[in-house]
Amino acid sequence: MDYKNLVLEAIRAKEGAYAPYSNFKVGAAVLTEDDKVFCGCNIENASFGATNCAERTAIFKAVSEGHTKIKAIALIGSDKEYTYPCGICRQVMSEFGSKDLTVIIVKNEEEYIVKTLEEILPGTFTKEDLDKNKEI
Ligand SMILES: O=c1ccn([C@H]2C[C@H](O)[C@@H](CO)O2)c(=O)[nH]1
Ligand SMILES: [Zn+2]
Repeated sequence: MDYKNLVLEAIRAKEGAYAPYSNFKVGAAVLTEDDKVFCGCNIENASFGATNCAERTAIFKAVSEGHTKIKAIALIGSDKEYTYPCGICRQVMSEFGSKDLTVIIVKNEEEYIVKTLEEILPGTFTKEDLDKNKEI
């Protein structure tokens, strides 16, 4: 699969970041199972805990439009170092992607690392854990 388009979309989405508190801008782009692309940026808040990461913005946009299965996500924070997704975003990825979900960690147009969700979130807690615990 060619990730170039998703990489470029994530870089473009970073421009929309609202990050007046951290000045750390992040962009993300999600590819859904039916080959649609949804982009997102981080959106901060004066009440810091209300901040939404770029990855979740992109995923929530896809889900809110009815696209609940994702097969790849690209993200870019710093263009000097690779920025990995935070723990909350990894957990949200696990809700809508399989363990084989492709996570593309972008530094720039030419430099990016391709991982699976399983590699960056081993031992994932999922709805199967809830089902297993249900009494019949
Ligand atoms: O993977 C990440 C890591 C951080 N952030 C945002 C949250 C906050 O706005 C800023 C600093 O943590 O970066 C993301 O959007 N995605
Ligand atoms: Zn996050």
